[in-house]
Amino acid sequence: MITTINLTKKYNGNTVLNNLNLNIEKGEIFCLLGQNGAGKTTTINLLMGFIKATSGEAQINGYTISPGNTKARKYLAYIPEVVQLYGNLTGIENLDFFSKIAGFKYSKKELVSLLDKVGLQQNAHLNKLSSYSKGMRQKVGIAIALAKNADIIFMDEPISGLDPKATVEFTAICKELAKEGKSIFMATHDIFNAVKVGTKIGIMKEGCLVYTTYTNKINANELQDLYLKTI
Ligand SMILES: Nc1ncnc2c1ncn2[C@@H]1O[C@H](COP(=O)(O)OP(=O)(O)OP(=O)(O)O)[C@@H](O)[C@H]1O
Repeated sequence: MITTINLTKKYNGNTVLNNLNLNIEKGEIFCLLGQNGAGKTTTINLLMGFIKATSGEAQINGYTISPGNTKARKYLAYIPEVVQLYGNLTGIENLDFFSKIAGFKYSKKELVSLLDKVGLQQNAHLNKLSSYSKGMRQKVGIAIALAKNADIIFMDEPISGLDPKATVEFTAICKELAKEGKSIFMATHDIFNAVKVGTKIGIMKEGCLVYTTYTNKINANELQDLYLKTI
């Protein structure tokens, strides 16, 4: 689905992403770990086509990802750490608005069913977004990604600031989406949740992907030890 070949980003001659070679398959949940400044957000920015690579390439479904390549962009969705939507619109109005911008028109029933699917409680659908918690905003963000029919959803620090119940709900939603064939790429600092939610883990250090493993081959304590030795 998504492939990178020697993907590299430099700022003023400073390499912040160094020859990234990565494959993410359909139904995979890839969790990228790494210290502050390791290059995780830069990787997401490149894979979303928000910024231009200095060298190398990233492809989704055979299309090169780059700023301005709308063919590649339609397969991609991005959920930032804090989902910024229109505070004076309701959850359902935001979903309707952003779906239309992406070229999709849904009936009220379909919009409700998308919000149900991501677990947004029905009594919140008609409340203004300004009253939503972080976890509720995130659910609307995921619903928008589904409405756009994106194949891969990128998330930057999706778990930070979520309470334990919201984290469990979020994990379940991600697993359900993966079962349906969506791919998820998340940058996270939460080693224990990465093992729970992810199918594959990567550890990044100073712009290099130094380690990848499948979560069925490692437990949380082993990953923590490995992480601390690696970074
Ligand atoms: N626009 C920019 N200009 C110059 N340097 C940048 C720019 N964007 C990022 N960097 C540098 O690239 C490096 C990687 O940053 P990045 O934000 O990708 O790290 P990160 O792993 O996401 O960190 P965090 O966990 O803190 O979010 C850092 O040294 C950062 O200062």
